[in-house]
Amino acid sequence: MEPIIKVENFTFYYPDSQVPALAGINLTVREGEFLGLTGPAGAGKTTLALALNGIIPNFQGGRMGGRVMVAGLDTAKTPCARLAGVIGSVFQDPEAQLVAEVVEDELAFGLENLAVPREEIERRIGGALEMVGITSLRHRSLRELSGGQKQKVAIAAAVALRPRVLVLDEPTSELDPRGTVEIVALLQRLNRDYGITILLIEQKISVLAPRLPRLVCLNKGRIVADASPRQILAQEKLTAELGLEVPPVTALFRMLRRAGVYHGDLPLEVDEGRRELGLLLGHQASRT
Ligand SMILES: Nc1ncnc2c1ncn2[C@@H]1O[C@H](COP(=O)(O)OP(=O)(O)OP(=O)(O)O)[C@@H](O)[C@H]1O
Repeated sequence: MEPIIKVENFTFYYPDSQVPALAGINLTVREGEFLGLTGPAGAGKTTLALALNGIIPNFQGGRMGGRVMVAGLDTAKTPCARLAGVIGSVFQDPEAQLVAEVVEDELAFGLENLAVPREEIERRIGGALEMVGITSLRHRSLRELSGGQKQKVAIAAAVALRPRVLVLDEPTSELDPRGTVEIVALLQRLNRDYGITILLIEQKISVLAPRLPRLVCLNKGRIVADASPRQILAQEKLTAELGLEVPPVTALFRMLRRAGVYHGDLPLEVDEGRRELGLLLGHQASRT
């Protein structure tokens, strides 16, 4: 089956820049995947998100090479309105992307822009609110909502357009740890229950790492790793170079490994670490 995202040798220079923001990017994503994209500030994560939804190069000058295909559409040659029905985007700051006063109007906005008939709009609003689990917020004013609730409204507005892919650019950066876990769980549900392909850009990978099968790392405009979080977090040099957040339990087991007392897979979560530690102590006790 044709991959849902296929980035081929993509290079992009912002106007007047001599240094490419992205260089020689090759990335293939199958429909239904949930992958993380991480890397330090300035690595090119947002630029890649903008290339996927066609804002680059359609609304942002600059020079590009290679191509970006989403659901068989070349994003540089496809009108953004057509792409909006295929790929949805959610950004860091919910305030900056919400335009309406009331939740249901926010969801209606994108649908009206795509000239969806009124009855269908009603159905889609109800459906999207239910998918995201915020039906009770339908008539609420956006101003009264918490940051996490606003971000859910932004996700529901994207989902209402029935995209096959959702790209989220650091959607939890303004949220506390509880809000972060909630949003990640919601995205997992949208992926699992509705088959939406998710590309989640995130610097806080401690929360994400145990929940993601695949993590792509960008640095200075290039992909420097594409593997499972466990494989990536095992590479001490790479994580140091990228300044990646290593979960404390993983850091502890790295130390045990360096000391030669642990040889198994690195745990990414506390429960996993506790289990491994139990096994390790049992093993040590049986030897003494
Ligand atoms: N509008 C712009 N004009 C010129 N250069 C830009 C523009 N936006 C980003 N850049 C540059 O492109 C490179 C990649 O930036 P980008 O925002 O994609 O990185 P990022 O990984 O998303 O970083 P952050 O985590 O800080 O959002 C950086 O060197 C940045 O300075």
